[in-house]
Amino acid sequence: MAPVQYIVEGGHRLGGTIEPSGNKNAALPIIAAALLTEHKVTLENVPRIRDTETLVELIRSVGASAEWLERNTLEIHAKDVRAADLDPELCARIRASILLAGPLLARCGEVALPPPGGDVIGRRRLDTHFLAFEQLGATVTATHRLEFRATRLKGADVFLDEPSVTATENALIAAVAAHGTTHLRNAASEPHVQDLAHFLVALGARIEGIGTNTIIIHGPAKLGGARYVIQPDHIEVGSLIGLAAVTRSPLRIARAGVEHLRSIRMGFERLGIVCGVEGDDLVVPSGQTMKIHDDFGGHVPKLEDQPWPAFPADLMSIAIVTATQCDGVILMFEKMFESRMFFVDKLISMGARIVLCDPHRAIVAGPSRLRGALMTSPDIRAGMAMLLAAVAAEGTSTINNADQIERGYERIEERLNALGARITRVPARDSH
Ligand SMILES: CC(=O)N[C@H]1[C@@H](OP(=O)(O)OP(=O)(O)OC[C@H]2O[C@@H](n3ccc(=O)[nH]c3=O)[C@H](O)[C@@H]2O)O[C@H](CO)[C@@H](O)[C@@H]1O
Ligand SMILES: C=C(OP(=O)(O)O)C(=O)O
Repeated sequence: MAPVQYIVEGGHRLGGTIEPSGNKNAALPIIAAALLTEHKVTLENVPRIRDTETLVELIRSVGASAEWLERNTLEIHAKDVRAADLDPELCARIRASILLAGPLLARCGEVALPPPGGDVIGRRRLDTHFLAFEQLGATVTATHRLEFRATRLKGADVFLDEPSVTATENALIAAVAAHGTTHLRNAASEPHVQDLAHFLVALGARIEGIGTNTIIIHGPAKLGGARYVIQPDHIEVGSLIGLAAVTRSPLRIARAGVEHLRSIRMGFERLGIVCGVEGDDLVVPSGQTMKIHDDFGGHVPKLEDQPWPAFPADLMSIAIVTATQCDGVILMFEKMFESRMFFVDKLISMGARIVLCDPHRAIVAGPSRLRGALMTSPDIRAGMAMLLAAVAAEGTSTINNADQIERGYERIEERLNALGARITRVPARDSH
């Protein structure tokens, strides 16, 4: 894909209604899990983004047929699959290539995967994946390739060493095919993990404890086909709340999946941004106080990320840019990734008042006026945070490496322009 640049004319108020795409991090494990069944699967509301397109290419390369019936409807038929050599370049493009391990191990008894890619936001360990596969009866060899082998996967009582999202997903997929009952303890429970579990149930799997940190899977399941709708992307909804706030604009986020927004709304409420709920729509009114809530006694408050159901790591960059426009001081504490906060130097050069204390903590004092700047997107969420800053800033900004943003957000410039933003998408002219 050719590199892309966004030229953003900032300072315009937005307004209107926008609908979030399907959840990227649900679509990816669900596309991978479609390899578990020999029957046809139709997925609706699949975000048509670089990550899903890459995974579709990968599943085709192992013998599955995958056709886009409509822009966001994908039909997958994995009648025959083979654990053929997977393209290292494609695997390195996305973190989710590791999610092929579970289904291919279950279907073929072995798989060798080149290392996965994904956002460069700090060390991304795979140990929890290995731990789970080994306890389910597989042997794992990790050299320049990751090799998994199992003549017969067997149910087990597995305690994950941390609630890793993709490790939980891989283990869940493998456990559906394993003989006997699996208890997955200390499991991740993010909305995308729940969505994957519901998809597996739609195929015929027997799973209890969906949405909790102990998932019980009774295998092996006789799987059929299914038609399944991917849930809305709560991270995109959070990004849109941030967009409304920094541009002081009223936005209605239609079909927002409000049941999964509690911790996200609570995080923004700490920044003085209160959303209303109307049916399944989330309404962000203009005229927010944007006043950071001090802790009791006037102490400096903190917003930190944690595994679900707490405030998600993937919204930390968005929360930081939002806080620059709020009145007060807050400590932003990113606990999961050690490189996700480095992008704040760009916000600082735009006029934000931020002290990066260490790789995990930044103090934001607001509000500050942002000026347009030249930026480069290091990862999906920092890129989206830069886009929010650019839309809110006075003057024109250029965001290089905007294809990173498009890994996670579908047609974002077109959809934000429909709300009144002025973003021009052009082929990249330089790489600064
Ligand atoms: C394709 C996909 O779904 N990617 C998501 C998935 O990545 P991914 O599954 O790779 O992330 P993990 O859940 O494995 O862990 C993320 C990081 O957090 C650390 N960690 C995790 C749990 C914990 O209790 N303590 C802790 O420190 C891990 O060591 C790791 O460094 O989950 C991440 C965490 O929500 C998200 O940022 C990614 O967008
Ligand atoms: C980190 C992310 O994605 P990935 O795990 O695919 O790199 C993200 O969605 O913010």
